[in-house]
Amino acid sequence: MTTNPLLADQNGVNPDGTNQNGAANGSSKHWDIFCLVVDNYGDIGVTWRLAKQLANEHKIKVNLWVDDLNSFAHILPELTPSRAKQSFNGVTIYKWDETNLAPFTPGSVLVEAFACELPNAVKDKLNQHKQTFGTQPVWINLEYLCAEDWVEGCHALPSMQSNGLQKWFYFPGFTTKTGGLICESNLLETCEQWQSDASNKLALLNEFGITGIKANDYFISLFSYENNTISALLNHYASKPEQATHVLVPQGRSVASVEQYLQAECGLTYATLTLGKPVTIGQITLHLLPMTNQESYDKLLWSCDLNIVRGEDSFLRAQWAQRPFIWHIYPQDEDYHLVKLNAFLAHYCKDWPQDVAEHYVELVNGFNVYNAQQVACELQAFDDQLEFIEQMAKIWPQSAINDTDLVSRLVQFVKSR
Ligand SMILES: Cc1cn([C@H]2C[C@H](O)[C@@H](COP(=O)(O)OP(=O)(O)O[C@H]3O[C@@H](C)[C@H](O)[C@@H](O)[C@H]3O)O2)c(=O)[nH]c1=O
Repeated sequence: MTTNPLLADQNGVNPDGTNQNGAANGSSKHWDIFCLVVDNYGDIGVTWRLAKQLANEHKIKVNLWVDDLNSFAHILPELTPSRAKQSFNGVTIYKWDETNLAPFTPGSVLVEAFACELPNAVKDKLNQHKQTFGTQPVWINLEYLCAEDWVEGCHALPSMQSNGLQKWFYFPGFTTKTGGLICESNLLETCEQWQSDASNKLALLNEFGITGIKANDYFISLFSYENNTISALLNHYASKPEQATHVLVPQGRSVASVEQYLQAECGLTYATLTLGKPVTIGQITLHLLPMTNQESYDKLLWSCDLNIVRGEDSFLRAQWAQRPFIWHIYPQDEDYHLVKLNAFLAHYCKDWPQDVAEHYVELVNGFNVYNAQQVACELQAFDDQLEFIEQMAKIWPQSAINDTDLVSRLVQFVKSR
């Protein structure tokens, strides 16, 4: 990568954290990001967004090392899981396994996503580099997103490793004292433009093979984990007079819960949701969708009136869609996820009238503690307060981002080390 001197700051530091000589002190200027897929798509989803934004907006050469390319291919269908090295969106993607680490050389930054343990071969090269040149890449442990208060106290703390190398904790978050939230620079405007013209939504649905619908029908995307309250949700919209609702279900873990509903409603012992074969029950039509890349998934969120999301990345993208959403948070031991859920809701609803906030909090909690009765009851209140909740969803992103997004903060953080 050639360095554009116009991109260097007053101290001669480039956006990738190196100085204008680039490869000084034996360092190459690139960034490495290591991602271990624990399960599902969130770990790779977040790191893929991070890598793309670093490459596209900050012109940084990024190597993304991923252990499970099969999972990655679900959200990047163009990827060939058997290939050891390939490039998309300006990012070089490496299959991370012990036999394929030879191309690794220390760059200016190394991001270890979600405390994934770096392989010994990589640590050895970091050590050698330190001994030879006296420097090391800025080594970042990127943590999971969390809205709890303690995050501010832990963000940006150094951690000296036993081998003498320094690592930094980087915590994403919703306040200025945290690492911020991943959000591309023109994302909110692009979303608003998309939403201002209903033909965009119809064209997207057409691409999914969904035709013959009215733009002013109600649209729900459903991308959760298995959840028995989905029946209550579907029942609610199926029996809503004068409103046709389309429920768009990407292939995955929600489907089993939708099929349970179908079986109960249709009185069948076996009922499936199949691609290209929508099922209508009362006022709702259920559509199964294939998984797409992240850009199309974002557009799906922008197109819907209500988004049911999960994990970390779809949760954040639903916020950037500026539409109401219900978050099915990733379940954790001892129900710790409920603490995290309510820490977020406290931020999200902080400027809402108390009664509206209470009902919304009850709705989302009901969905997460699998209380179907609570969900059914709170959806009535949700409908009554929908206009207000929609307005708040539009205002929220600016307040969530605070001064700037995660990638811009991270680049600044690296410069200051
Ligand atoms: C439905 C759909 C999703 N996606 C993407 C959006 C997201 O990047 C990704 C889904 O990731 P998430 O929403 O984060 O949920 P998730 O449940 O898939 O992932 C995670 O949740 C974390 C909290 C856990 O700690 C992780 O271990 C991980 O499992 O899939 C597409 O690209 N195309 C699609 O069609």
